[in-house]
Amino acid sequence: MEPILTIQGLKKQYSAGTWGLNGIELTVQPGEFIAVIGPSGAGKSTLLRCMNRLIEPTEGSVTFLGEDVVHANKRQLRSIRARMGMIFQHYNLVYRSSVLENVLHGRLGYIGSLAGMLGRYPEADKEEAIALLQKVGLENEVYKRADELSGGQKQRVGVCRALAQKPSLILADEPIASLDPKSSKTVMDAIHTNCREQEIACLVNLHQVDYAKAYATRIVGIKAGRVVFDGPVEQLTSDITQYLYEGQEHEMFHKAAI
Ligand SMILES: Nc1ncnc2c1ncn2[C@@H]1O[C@H](COP(=O)(O)OP(=O)(O)OP(=O)(O)O)[C@@H](O)[C@H]1O
Repeated sequence: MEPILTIQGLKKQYSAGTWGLNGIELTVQPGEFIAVIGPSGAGKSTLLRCMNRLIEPTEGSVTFLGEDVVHANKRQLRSIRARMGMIFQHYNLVYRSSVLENVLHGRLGYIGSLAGMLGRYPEADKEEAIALLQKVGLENEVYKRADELSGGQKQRVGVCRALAQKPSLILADEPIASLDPKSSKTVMDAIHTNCREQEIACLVNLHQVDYAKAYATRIVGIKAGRVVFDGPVEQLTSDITQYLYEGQEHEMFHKAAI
């Protein structure tokens, strides 16, 4: 099977002596659900953000669906990002807009910029957005302003916005780091179920090893900007997690069990 994403020799230097990434090699197959784990400062966010160039890599290559992401021009990057959904720790919603409008923002890469500015989305897009919201239990919040929602609800809107893009890949950057355990489970279930059903590959950055093991089929462990473990969940031994989180073991677990 052709990988949908290939990363080779990826490096990010923030300033003299500060390397966010130090030569990442990674391949993602269609439909894989991968958890990226590692201690604070390991480079997890930098890695995800270099994949869609929210952060510009310093060196190396990112190939997505056969396209060179690193050298893509503005128009090409817009098209790449339309097929690469992103879920953020702090939701990144437009809070004065309705829940429905926020989900429809996921369609912006597909409609003309004038239609987008005027908020003119095809009826089919609206119907699909409402169906997505129903699926994550937000059917009663469709016309509310986004700032009226709880954290867990806001993140479910973020998940629907990413899904509305009909992406081949979803990048989820610490999607549950700001949530309580109950909301964390609801959000992870929403991401996981939809990605599986729609065969969307997902890379999710997680602090918590227990969540990574519960949801992912493959785990990528990052330490000091390098991949130090890449394998199925069953191969992630306690020795490996110990090595990954050396001195930062307190970060490994969520506030409560799943
Ligand atoms: N904007 C920045 N300027 C300078 N250094 C940065 C910047 N962003 C990240 N770094 C550094 O790059 C390294 C990797 O950071 P990154 O945020 O990617 O790690 P992380 O694994 O996502 O951490 P966390 O789990 O705490 O979010 C760290 O040493 C960090 O201090």
